Amino acid sequence: MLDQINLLDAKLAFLLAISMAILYPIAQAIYNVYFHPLSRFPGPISHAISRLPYFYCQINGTLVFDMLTLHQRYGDIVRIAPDELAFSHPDAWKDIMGHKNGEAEMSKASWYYRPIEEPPHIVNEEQERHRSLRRQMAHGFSEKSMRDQEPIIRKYVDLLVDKLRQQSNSLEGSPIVLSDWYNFTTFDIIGDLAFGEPFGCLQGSHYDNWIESIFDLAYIGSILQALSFYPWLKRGLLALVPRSARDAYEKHKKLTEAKMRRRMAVTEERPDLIEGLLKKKDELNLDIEHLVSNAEILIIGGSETTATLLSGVTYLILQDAKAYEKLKDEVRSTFHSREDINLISVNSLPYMLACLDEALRMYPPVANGPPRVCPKGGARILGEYIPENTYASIHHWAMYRREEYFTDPDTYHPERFLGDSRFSNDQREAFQPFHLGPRNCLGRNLAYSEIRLILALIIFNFDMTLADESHDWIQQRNYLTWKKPPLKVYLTPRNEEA
Ligand code: HEM
Repeated sequence: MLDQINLLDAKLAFLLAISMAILYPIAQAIYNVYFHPLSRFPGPISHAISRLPYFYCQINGTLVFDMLTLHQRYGDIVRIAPDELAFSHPDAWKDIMGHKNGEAEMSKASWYYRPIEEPPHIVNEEQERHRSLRRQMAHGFSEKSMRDQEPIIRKYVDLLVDKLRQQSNSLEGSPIVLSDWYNFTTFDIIGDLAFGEPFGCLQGSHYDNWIESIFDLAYIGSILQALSFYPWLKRGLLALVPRSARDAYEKHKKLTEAKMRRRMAVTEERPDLIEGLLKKKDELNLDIEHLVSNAEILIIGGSETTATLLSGVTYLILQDAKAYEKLKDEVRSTFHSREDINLISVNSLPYMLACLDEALRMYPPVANGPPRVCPKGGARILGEYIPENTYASIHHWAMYRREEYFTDPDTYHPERFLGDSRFSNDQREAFQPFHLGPRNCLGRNLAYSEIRLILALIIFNFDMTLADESHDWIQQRNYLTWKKPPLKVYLTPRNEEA
């Protein structure tokens, strides 16, 4: 008898568990679609029900494009996940990221910025600590510091030009993978500015292991972000990471720490990007792990972005014969020798700046929408009250391709940044590739100067033609960063004093 009751109890418990497993998600879905505080906002039902469609797009590499389709269909505000709204309007930048004049700043979403437990850095630190880190780091990004850094930067750009001259002579009619060379250069520059030593990419004409491991991070990072919403699954999967991968990770960490210790052993003042933090490391309570994580984020944020834009602008101008002719003309009539070209003199190239800005619009290195969190009490965005804890994002690529804000958005027109009347209806405030507000890009000026220097020297030294196999180069997927195929270009060295 007792056995029968126990069996009945077990059956009932099993049935209850099964019913709960089926009913709970259904109830949750009904709540999300009809009763959730965000239910009044438009968007696809599948995205209102669950986070999964968002991550499907992200892991598929199409999120940035899907966002445009969603905004075209549903308008400036779209519910892209049960707890996230995407905004696509010029005013949203200030509302979400601007200085708040005493009101609470919107914090950064931890599922996106800190998908695993690692020592935080300037990009993902919480507000108070971020402010002190930024104040300290800002010294290294000042005009004066950049002038002092010029010899460091210049050394690598000259090496790039020399290496490309050698390569173009030795390859005899084969194209060069210019995207790799841009990466080698920006990694070596930022390696020197963040850790006090280059990665040796240019010298060795190849990627360093350390850098290769960073490339894999973007894809793994997007998976870890998805898993943040399913912590039990994340724990389970992380436990399954093979021993060899863990060992490789530990080795990478040790190498990086050794790099930082070498930099810390330099006693004389060095005009680089980490000096400011080293000076105040005790006051700011920065141990070696925190110093390393800040240096690493400088490498990630300061190299891949810049190299991406360099490849993007090279591709776009080589696809547009008129733009390429104009740019060549500007550079070659302004400068008469390689030595004339420096971080200051490249500021006198308005057409080049317009080419860069238009490349940033069409192919922004940060193309997605890093989410912020609405503070306690909620926030007002585009005149709407948005409840606290809602994630709010602005997707760059999608915003820059909207006809509402940019005339003929899918075509490369540097003239739109030069006051051409055809583009007088453009809404330039929509364009914020470096973000705005207290957490905008610290490296904006460095990025512009470095890119202009490299591009001016390349255009001055070489004639370029895009290889046939790179004609569709820009058709890429995006996994937090663009998955760039090799950009192949034929280079013909010019007589320097021509
Ligand atoms: C074309 C090149 C670049 C683009 C498009 C770019 C874009 C951005 C964006 C959008 C952010 C905000 C990130 C967020 O809030 O999630 C950012 C932050 C940052 N960027 Fe850049 N960046 C570029 C180059 C650089 C360079 C060369 C450096 C130098 C190392 C750099 C250093 C930083 C730093 C330190 C931050 C964090 C600032 C803070 O949180 O206070 N960036 N960048």
